[in-house]
Amino acid sequence: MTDTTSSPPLVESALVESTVSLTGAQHDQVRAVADELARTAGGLIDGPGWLTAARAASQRLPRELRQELREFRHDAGPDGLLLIRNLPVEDDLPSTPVRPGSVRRTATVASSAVTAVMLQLGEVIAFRSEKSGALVQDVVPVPGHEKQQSNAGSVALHMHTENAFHPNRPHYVGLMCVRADPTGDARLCTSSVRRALPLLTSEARRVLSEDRFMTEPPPSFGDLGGVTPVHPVLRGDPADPDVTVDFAATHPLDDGARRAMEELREIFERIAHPHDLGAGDLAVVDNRLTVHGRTSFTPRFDGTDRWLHRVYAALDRRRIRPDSEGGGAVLR
Ligand SMILES: O=C(O)CCC(=O)C(=O)O
Ligand SMILES: [Fe+2]
Repeated sequence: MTDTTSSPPLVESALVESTVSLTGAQHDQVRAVADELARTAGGLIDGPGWLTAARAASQRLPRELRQELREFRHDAGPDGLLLIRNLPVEDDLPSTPVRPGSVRRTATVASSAVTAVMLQLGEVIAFRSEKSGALVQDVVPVPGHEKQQSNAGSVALHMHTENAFHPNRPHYVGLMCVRADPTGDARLCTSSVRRALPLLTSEARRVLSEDRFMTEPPPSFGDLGGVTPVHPVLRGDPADPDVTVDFAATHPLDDGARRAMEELREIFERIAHPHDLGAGDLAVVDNRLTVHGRTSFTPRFDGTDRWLHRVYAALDRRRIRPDSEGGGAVLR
C-alpha cells in the first residue's frame, strides 16, 4: 500500500477550455430555478415528486449552460472535466456538519442548483448502502476519520474512479463547493486517461487491458459480500479507452499487473490538475475518463471547514433498472 499521508505532485493549470463562469444574469437565472425548487414538493429531495420537478426545472437553466452540458456529454474533452463557476449558494449557510454520513434531505439553493445541472447530464442516482441512499450527499471532514480513504478523511485521498467496484457506477460525479477550505490546502485533483494513455508503455497498456485486477467495495458497501469479478483497468477502444481503477481499493492479481498499475498511478499523479474550489464552483467529472482524488488538509471541526455537495448522474435508466429499487433513483 502506498503512503496515504503524502499529497500527489500537482501540475498548475487553468484548464480554461473546460471552465464555464456564469455571468451575473445567468447566476440569477439559476438562483430563481433553485429558489423555486427549494419550495417544491415540500423541498424533500428524496421524496416523491421533487426529482420530477427538478427535471422539469433543469430545462430552465440558462441556455448557454445547457449547451455546454450537452457538448460535455457528447465529448468530455481531453481532461474529462467541466468546471462551472459562480453557481448560487444560500446566503445563510449553516455551520459545516461534522457528523459521519451527513446528507442534504431538504432542498437548499445549492443542492437544488447542483441537482438541476446534473439532471441535464443524465438520471440522478444514489446507492442504498452509501450515505443512506441520499441523492445529495455532503463531503466534509469528520472527526476521528482523518486517516480514512473516504471523503470524510483529510489525509491525501488516492485517485479513484467513483464506486469503481460497482457495475452501475455513475457516469458523472458532480462535486459542488458551498464553503471553501479556509486553509486553502484541500484541492480536488483530476487526471484523465486521455492524457495518461500516450505516456504509458505499450506493455502497461496491454496488461491494463486484461482481466488481472479486482476492486473491493468501500467499507460503506460492506454488506454486498465484498467479492467482485476480475476486471481490466482499461477497456473499450484501445485508442481512447475507459478507465476503472481505485488506487486504494483495486488489487493487481500478479506481478505484471502490479507493475502496470504502479506505472499508471505515477503518471496520473504527475499529470494531476489541482482545483481550488470556491463557494459556487461545481466540478463535473466524467467517471469513465477521469479519476479524482484530493490533497491532504487540516480540518478544524469548528463549523468553518470545507464543504461540498456530491451528486451522481447515470446515462442509461434502462441499464440500471435491475439494480434500482422499483425503478427509482436509489440503486442496490
Ligand atoms: O473532497 C474532494 O475533493 C473529493 C472527494 C471525493 O472523492 C468524493 O466525494 O467522491
Ligand atoms: Fe470520489
